[in-house]
Amino acid sequence: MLQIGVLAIQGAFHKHAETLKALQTQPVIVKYAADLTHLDGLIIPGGESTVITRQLGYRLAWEDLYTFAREKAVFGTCAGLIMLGKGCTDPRVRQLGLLDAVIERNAYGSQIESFTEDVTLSFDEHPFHAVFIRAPKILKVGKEAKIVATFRGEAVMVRQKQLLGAAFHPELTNDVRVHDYFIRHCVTQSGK
Ligand SMILES: NC(=O)CC[C@H](N)C(=O)O
Repeated sequence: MLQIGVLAIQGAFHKHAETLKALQTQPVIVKYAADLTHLDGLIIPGGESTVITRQLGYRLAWEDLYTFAREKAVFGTCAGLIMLGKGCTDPRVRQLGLLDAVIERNAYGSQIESFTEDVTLSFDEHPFHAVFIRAPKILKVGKEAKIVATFRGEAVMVRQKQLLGAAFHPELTNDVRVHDYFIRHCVTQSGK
């Protein structure tokens, strides 16, 4: 069975774990660097990228995440997307710089301007009802990355080889298609 970690620094990590379980994979709550050892993939949940940046180094270092994400499948949602990206409008965030995309934090407004809207997926004909919470905007998608979901014509999910980043929260809906898409990348990347 595939083992997929969920970084448990902040955010809705239990919701991701429930979805992973429903899709017949084994979720692993990741708090320490050693928890990454046998994983086939990792989800970096939403939260606040500035807080995640500050928290890294206590139990798990930035370098541990970086080393993992260079080789294995990683899905960053919302703040997780910001962490994976390369270029951010907020210098307080120490990004991993592996996903070729420039990100603006809180670009759709503050908490009360959070919303749900349909987004278009490149890998499925039916729209995905997505939850955006203090969501970031993908300002620029570099040559290395591919847009896999759009909202009003703008990129809201991008993929680059083993890396996937979404500006929304797929774990907060009952629709498992985005997690399923990520799991398929974990299978390809791990060769299982
Ligand atoms: N829901 C979220 O993860 C919001 C992201 C958050 N605004 C950040 O900048 O990190």
